[in-house]
Amino acid sequence: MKEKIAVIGGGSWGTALAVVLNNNGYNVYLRDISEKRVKEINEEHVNSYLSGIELPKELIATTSLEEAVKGAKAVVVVVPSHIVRTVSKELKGLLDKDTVIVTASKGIEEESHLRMSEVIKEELDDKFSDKIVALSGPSHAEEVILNHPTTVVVANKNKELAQQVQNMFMSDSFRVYTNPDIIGVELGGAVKNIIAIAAGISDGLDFGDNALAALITRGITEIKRLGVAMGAESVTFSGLTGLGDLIVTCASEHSRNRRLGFKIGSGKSLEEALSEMEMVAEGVRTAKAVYNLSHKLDIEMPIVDQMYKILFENKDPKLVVSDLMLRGAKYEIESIAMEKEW
Ligand SMILES: NC(=O)C1=CN([C@@H]2O[C@H](COP(=O)(O)OP(=O)(O)OC[C@H]3O[C@@H](n4cnc5c(N)ncnc54)[C@H](O)[C@@H]3O)[C@@H](O)[C@H]2O)C=CC1
Ligand SMILES: O=C(CO)COP(=O)(O)O
Repeated sequence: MKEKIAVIGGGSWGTALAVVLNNNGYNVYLRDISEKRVKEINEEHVNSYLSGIELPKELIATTSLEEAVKGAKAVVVVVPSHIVRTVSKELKGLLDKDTVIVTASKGIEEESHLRMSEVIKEELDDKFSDKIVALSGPSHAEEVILNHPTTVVVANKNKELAQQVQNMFMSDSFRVYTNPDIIGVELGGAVKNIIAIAAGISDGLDFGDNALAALITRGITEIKRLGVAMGAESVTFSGLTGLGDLIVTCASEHSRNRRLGFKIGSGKSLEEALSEMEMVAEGVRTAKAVYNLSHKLDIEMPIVDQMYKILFENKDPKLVVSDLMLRGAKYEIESIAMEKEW
């Protein structure tokens, strides 16, 4: 008999992950709060967020959380990050004691500044504390659903648990690596969304490729600085969930965050840009969380600072450029200068 897996959140990413799991031979239940989405998946076998691509007929969508998770070997949480706490509260008491929880949402909670695995851990019973695995990496749903080659990382301190989840998702078009550094993996996936909005703004202003390369490279420097201060391994940020995900989100036509930035760079206000978005652009809320967190920890994040000012203080994006370019002169890589007493 097929083992059951529940995916909570039937947006573009939840649906793509559900299809990966279905193709790997699991009995997949996809839970979404929207009756319209559940109906289109069950009756028309499509998700309108994924341009009408035909979904496997065996995929079962439901609005009932209980029906989705009952008896499931694993529960994959993939709702927008600001909803992860609500879903986790609802999951409490519904899970079998051996259930593994996978978080595939990318964000930092606005008030608490917690990562998604930490939010879930706070809400579930203690017996699940060590059973939460993060899944992240450069992986737009629009390409995963077409079986285009994609690589991701699953992270947990417990190697066997990470390998269990690796085996669950691994296929000939979806390659899964493991990493014990869950802090780095989750932070890379969350913070890159802010830099992707900046990349979209830059493109909206028609600044070209030099500016994009600068944003990606200086962006990863900021992400790494914050990550290391929070206990992550520096080298994780050179991997798939750091630089890899930053590149794809800053450059891809599929990126929701880049798209939102492009609208702002083309002269729209945040409210106008958001009203035109169907799907979630996580970088907006994450910008607020990371701006406050970096100031609390005294971590220098100039691009994040300027993004906060554009998004929440109505600063004109054109003025941001000179503020970034004319900051005090710096070393490129401070650690080299220090090491060489330069
Ligand atoms: N779209 C993508 O290619 C990728 C997205 N992600 C991350 O995955 C998360 C979800 O993103 P998307 O799927 O793009 O979002 P989306 O905006 O496409 O869909 C979100 C879905 O969540 C549903 N929902 C809202 N509240 C719910 C609840 N309480 N229970 C169940 N479902 C609920 C909505 O009805 C909607 O269908 C985000 O954190 C995003 O950063 C990560 C990698 C790739
Ligand atoms: O995280 C993602 C790709 O890895 C998705 O990014 P967007 O939400 O910007 O589309």
